[in-house]
Amino acid sequence: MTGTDLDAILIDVAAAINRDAARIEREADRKEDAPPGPFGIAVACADGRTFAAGAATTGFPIQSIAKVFALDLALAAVGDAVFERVGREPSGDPFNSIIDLERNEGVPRNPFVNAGALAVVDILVDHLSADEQADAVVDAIRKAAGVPDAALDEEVMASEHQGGDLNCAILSFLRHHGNLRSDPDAVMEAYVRQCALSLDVRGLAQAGLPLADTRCGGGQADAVAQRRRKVLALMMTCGHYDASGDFALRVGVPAKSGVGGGILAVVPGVASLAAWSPNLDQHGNSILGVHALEMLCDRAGWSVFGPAPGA
Ligand SMILES: NC(=O)CC[C@H](N)C(=O)O
Repeated sequence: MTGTDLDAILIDVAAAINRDAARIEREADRKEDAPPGPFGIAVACADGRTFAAGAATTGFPIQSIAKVFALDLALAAVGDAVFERVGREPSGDPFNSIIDLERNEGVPRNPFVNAGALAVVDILVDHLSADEQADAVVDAIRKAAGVPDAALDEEVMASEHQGGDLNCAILSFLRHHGNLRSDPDAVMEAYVRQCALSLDVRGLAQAGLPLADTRCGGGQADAVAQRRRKVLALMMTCGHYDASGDFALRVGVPAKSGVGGGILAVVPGVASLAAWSPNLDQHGNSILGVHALEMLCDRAGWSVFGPAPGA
């Protein structure tokens, strides 16, 4: 696809979203009744080109999207041993549910529900030196995004700490079942920091671009490609919590949402996409973000299940 084509598609998508925002949000299963907020979208292509439209330079906390990068680091550090601590099946429960921990004797369903993400952060904290622990994930994302000074949102950090009772309970549950190795405060601190990292859609799309490179080149490249395929498979099956099936049907590419309103989506071999708009549906996914990615992938013909008619 030419740059002019992609530029035109993004401009069209942003215009359509801004025009129809109120209707799209009204028709969705909204979490809160707030007027539509700003909307931004960006694409970072495997060939180095980048495109953006709408509010593309406004920062937002990436929240649960950081779980993708934490999982990638943990798989790089300890390999498939990650899956002895965390499952790899969709949960069918809300992202902050504690119930499956009880059912599964302290083994979270997958790395993207909070319980699973906290276990993944525990793996990293356990593996890293004291001075690397707090910001390993944050620094990896900053580096991939090409934004070395990307800030941590202080308000988000404070509210995650203050309102973190459920996550504290999850940590206690994990520890009760022998699935927490490190100091819970150190795990919580690293988790809160990765949630609070603030990027704009351009930075987020750039940060996700390495995940789009799943080519095998022999040796080490094959191991990295295989690891990325695992991360992408989990994004596809669990990235939108119990709306992951709906997202897979509508958009057709692996993706991860965050309660900051961002979504990172990856078209393997082609591009990394980021969309952002703050109003969420009942599952904690950005309403306009999902809608925009559906339009973009449809227009560009992007789907991991085969080229759509737009291709
Ligand atoms: N879905 C999300 O983005 C949840 C992240 C949020 N910080 C939490 O721990 O609940």
